[in-house]
Amino acid sequence: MSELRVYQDDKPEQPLTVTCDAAEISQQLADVGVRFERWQAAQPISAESQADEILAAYAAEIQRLKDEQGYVTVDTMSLASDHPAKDELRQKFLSEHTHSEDEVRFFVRGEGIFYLHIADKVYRALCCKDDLISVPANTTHWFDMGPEPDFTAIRLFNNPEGWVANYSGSAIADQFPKFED
Ligand SMILES: CSCCC(=O)/C(O)=C/O
Ligand SMILES: [Fe+2]
Ligand code: NI
Repeated sequence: MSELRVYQDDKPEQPLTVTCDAAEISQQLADVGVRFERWQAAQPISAESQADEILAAYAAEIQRLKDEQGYVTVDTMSLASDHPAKDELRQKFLSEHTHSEDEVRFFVRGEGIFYLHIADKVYRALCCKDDLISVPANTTHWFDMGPEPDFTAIRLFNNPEGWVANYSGSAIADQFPKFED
């Protein structure tokens, strides 16, 4: 189930607010410029569905975002707990960074936690199946897929080169509760 916890960025031990209500999550994130939506597939897909089937099932929503925001490339990213580099991949996202473009991710299956460091708050957004999140360009954030990742996400990009991260060098991500905490 989707969940949003909001923290003072220097008090990681105690959230200021917690909600699992999708409409409330959407509003709280919209208030800080982050898009959060729940999508429904136009046709059934399974855990075995391949990228083309997945992209076809969500073609209408993908096209809407492309038309609205000008995203030029879309792909899918899947990770399972038997991936030999799962620990390295987890760490790659687990340090505060920014991107020069929006970070747009839709969870086809599985879940992951986005930590958005905006002003003096950290918004810990647990995204699960059917959640779409769009983090504006240059927003400091990090992402935790957990120790046993098992997700498939659709990714939309402005930058044809795909994923490029600018690490802030901050250790803030080490202070906050991890996926398994
Ligand atoms: C769910 S896709 C992997 C996360 C990602 O692309 C990113 O930049 C996290 O900050
Ligand atoms: Fe990122
Ligand atoms: Ni801060």
